[in-house]
Amino acid sequence: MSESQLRQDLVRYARSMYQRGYSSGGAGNISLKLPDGNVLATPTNSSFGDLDPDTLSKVTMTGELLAGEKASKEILMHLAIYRQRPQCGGIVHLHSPWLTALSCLPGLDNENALPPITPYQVMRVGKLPVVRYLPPGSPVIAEEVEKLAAEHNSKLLANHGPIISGKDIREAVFNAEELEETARLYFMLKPFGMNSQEEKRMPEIVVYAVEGRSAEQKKTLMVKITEAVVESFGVERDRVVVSIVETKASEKSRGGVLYCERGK
Ligand SMILES: O=C(O)[C@@H](O)C(=O)COP(=O)(O)O
Repeated sequence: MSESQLRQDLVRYARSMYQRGYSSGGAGNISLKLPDGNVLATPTNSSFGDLDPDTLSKVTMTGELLAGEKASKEILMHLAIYRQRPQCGGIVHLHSPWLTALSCLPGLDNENALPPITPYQVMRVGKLPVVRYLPPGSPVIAEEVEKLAAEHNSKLLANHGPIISGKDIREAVFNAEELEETARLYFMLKPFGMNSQEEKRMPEIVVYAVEGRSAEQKKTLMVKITEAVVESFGVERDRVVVSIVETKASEKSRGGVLYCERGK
């Protein structure tokens, strides 16, 4: 894709996010990797709603301004991520309402601020580690983000907002949207509790059997299966589900012969 098309793309995605409330005023910044190896970024104090493709900041990988207006004060944080994630072609930092609210909550799990709620979140976002609070634009934020970037696609800056990348600008925007929607779901569900994907991944064993075993026999089987799963998979006993599904001998067959007729 040409530089001119990429400039248009950045402006279009930024406007779309602005119109849907992902960014307000001069909050947030976006960047993308250009085919010549340099980086195109939103200028500092610009609004996602009215960017001009011709005045976007073009900087080298060391942050030197090549063209356009002065780059975002967070440009070092973007460059740190590009360094650590060579596969990454686009980055979005937002002050979107749900994620910013999340970033201000006390007692966050610093290794992962959001439980795995939906499979799409797990697929697009992965874990969301928290970066301790530092003033916006601080070069130390860039250093802290850089430590996490190789392993994590998304990061949550405490009392500030998310930063997330993708293989290109389109994917970075999609990932940012998924993350914001997940935070919204999190706050919606929090009062009720939620089944996390971790729990769903726990093993469930289903035993199909012909009717006729006593309750005691079935209980013994379930206990033994649970023990085997705990031992083999190393999971907590409480998370192993075993179900016995019984069928009448007149409703089950093998080789076309009903169980109730076998042995006659
Ligand atoms: O919180 C901040 O000031 C920055 O993180 C931000 O979102 C906007 O900064 P600029 O990109 O320099 O406008």
